[in-house]
Amino acid sequence: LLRPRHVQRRAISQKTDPSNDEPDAGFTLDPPSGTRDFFPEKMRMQRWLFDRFRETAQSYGFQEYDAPVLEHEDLYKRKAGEEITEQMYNFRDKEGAAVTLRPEMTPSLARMVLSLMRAETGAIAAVLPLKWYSIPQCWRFETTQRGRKREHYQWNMDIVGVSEVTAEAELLSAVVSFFENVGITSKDVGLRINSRKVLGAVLNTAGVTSDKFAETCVIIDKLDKIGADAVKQELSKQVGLSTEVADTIVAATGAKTLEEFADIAGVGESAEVQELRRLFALAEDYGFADWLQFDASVVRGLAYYTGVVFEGFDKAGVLRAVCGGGRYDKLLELYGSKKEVPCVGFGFGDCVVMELLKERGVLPELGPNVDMVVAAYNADMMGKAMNVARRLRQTGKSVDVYPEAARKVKKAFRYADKVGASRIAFVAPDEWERGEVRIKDLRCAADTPNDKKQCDIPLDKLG
Ligand SMILES: Nc1ccc(Br)nc1
Repeated sequence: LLRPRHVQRRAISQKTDPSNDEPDAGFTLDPPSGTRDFFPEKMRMQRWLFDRFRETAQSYGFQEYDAPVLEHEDLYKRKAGEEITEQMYNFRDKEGAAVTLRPEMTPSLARMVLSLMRAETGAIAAVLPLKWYSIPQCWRFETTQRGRKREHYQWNMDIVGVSEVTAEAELLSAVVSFFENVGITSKDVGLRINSRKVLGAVLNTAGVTSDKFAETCVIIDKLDKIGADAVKQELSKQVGLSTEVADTIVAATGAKTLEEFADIAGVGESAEVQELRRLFALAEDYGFADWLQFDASVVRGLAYYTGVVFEGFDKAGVLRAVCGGGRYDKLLELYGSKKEVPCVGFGFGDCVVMELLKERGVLPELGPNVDMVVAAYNADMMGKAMNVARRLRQTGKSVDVYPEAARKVKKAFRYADKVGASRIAFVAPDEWERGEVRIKDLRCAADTPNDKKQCDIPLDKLG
């Protein structure tokens, strides 16, 4: 009875129907709730996606880093009511340490950069500005009834040590380059841009003290999910804002242009507004401005953003945000830095972008492939066939040794087709006597004459 119902059913069927050869492992064969197995076909697609992430990051001069999937729970102790910190996969380890599966990568990055600063004074100056990327698996303990996933892989790109919006321009350009590399255009995806600094001016004007800023942004970020009235409720109840102030804030997020937003904020051509204008001007010169649009409602849900924030969205309006990011200039001070270290970054989940690419029909066909299958004509030739495989691998070829004596050549051909081989090498007594191996091309056109489809190659010419 301790076993899940579907395992119980299987156990019963096993007993009542001996012909049923389904495995009865006595436990579920599915991975833990909210997690995924990547069988080879899905792994090839995941590898293809990660290769596109890496290709883009490296084309921008970013260096890859990594950190433990297990992190100190304290790293995420933020009191701003973020979903991400309320859904941590946290626990006490066997030494009683408060740890968690990381819900995001940015705090680990901040911790690593700070460790460089601690290493020796001045060392960090030699490292900054740094441009790092990673594709970490991140976790959340989502309540199962929502049936949502508890893990995803999130491409992170961060620039540390650049206070100018040139950093934002670089990161936005990298997002655009990724999409262009996989066949997505600005007709499919747009990037909504805003600045929490401009929003901060609205909040200051409205009398919101800076200690309430992060919490206010986290609540405003829920607009799409819970609606204006619920947001105003939370602003009043949790942040203590008056109805008028809450109305002003929600109204400001509805501004259609930067000018309108600035007017509501009463900030006019302030430094914050000029900084955002400069970002749009850089994007124009850079050549990707057609991907961008100002959107006063974008604040993103992470407490630590302090400036420009952005998110990639599906213009068909079907999918939730594809990626998101922003500037977070105060995070390292929060972790103990003695001075401000400007940072900007984005996160890009593997699931939503896969749905987008599938929906837009731009995913590649990725079958298994190997350069050659080597087949032994009979059991006596198996050792020779393995030696041929070794010689071919030493020339850099990928080689799959057909595991049975290939008396039934058809079976060997079927196997070669299944594993996506380009050529098949038959190791048979007659050719072996002559010091040769018969190679057949499996990729040539059907009407290719036989003498072009195959040839006998001397052993010392293999490769
Ligand atoms: N932060 C986070 C972690 C895991 C998933 Br799935 N989604 C969001």
